[in-house]
Amino acid sequence: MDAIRWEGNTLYLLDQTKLPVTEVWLPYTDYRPVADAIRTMVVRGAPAIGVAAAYAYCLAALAGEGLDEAKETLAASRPTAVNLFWALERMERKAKECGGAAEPLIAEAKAIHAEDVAMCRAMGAHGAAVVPEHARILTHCNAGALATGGYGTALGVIRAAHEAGKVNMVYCDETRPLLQGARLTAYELVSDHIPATLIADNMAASLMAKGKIDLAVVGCDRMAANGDFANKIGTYSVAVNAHYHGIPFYVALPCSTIDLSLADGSGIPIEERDRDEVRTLYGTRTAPESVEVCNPAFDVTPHSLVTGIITEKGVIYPPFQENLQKLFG
Ligand SMILES: CSC[C@H]1O[C@H](OP(=O)(O)O)[C@H](O)[C@@H]1O
Repeated sequence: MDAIRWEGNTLYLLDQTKLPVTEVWLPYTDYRPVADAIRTMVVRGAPAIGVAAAYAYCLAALAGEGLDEAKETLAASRPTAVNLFWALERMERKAKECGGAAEPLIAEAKAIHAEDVAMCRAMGAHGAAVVPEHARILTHCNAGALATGGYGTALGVIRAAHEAGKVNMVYCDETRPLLQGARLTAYELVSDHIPATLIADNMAASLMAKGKIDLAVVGCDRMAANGDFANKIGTYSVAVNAHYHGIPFYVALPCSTIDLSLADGSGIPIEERDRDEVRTLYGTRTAPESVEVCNPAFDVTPHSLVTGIITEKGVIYPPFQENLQKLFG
């Protein structure tokens, strides 16, 4: 399963706002609508928006347009996932090296894409080792093939554990307000014949209290140097409830999601999204039009609630500040 393709100097994005009902691939030959696609979550997920932005940068080069302006436009699409900025800075370095020539830039974007899939598979292998036999796993939002270049981070761990015969059940939070869990994670798990049970977000704690959950694993949009991390809103609740119930809580991410420039999670920019994402559900109004709304797309989980950090280089345990730094030599 994938969400991003590059064919014939055209970027194709699977429109994730239409899943799971219809699979619609949208073509892009201009970088500007790709920025809109990131903003409107046609493509979403930290690594996936980095890969999409890298290809969009190539579209600007192919059109002979200003690469600085392209980078600025793409970087302004969403503020939290550091992979977006990491990918654009890597493309800018390549552009300086090759004088902005399209072909080397396309090769670089393809390398970013392929490396992301490889990192997800490595993460999956490392993560599967911490999953117990007959595991009943809770996950939140979508950190799967649709959120990455392919295979997934948290879902990559689940895929690898399933391949090792270790998965009894995956409980996926529907993940309000945009239902990435219901629409995307359940779609991925059902497509891969991995046992899945969809739950409303507010059911997770009672499942833990009943002893139904053995481990939780989630994705990440940005991690600070001390291991505090931002992920989809509701992740903090999962972490607090897992901690209370003594359930191992893991976060899976590529090293490109770690932002060592931030000492702790207080510096992570949290995207505030449109209020109607909470007041409506697929175009149907579910709350008074005039009611005030708070709609942060992410929350920050303190490293003190994290059991381990699953990366493509291995599983990192506390002390996170010291052990994360070692990942970067
Ligand atoms: C593999 S990172 C996926 C990460 O991104 C999601 O956010 P969004 O759907 O708003 O892009 C969510 O936080 C996932 O954990």
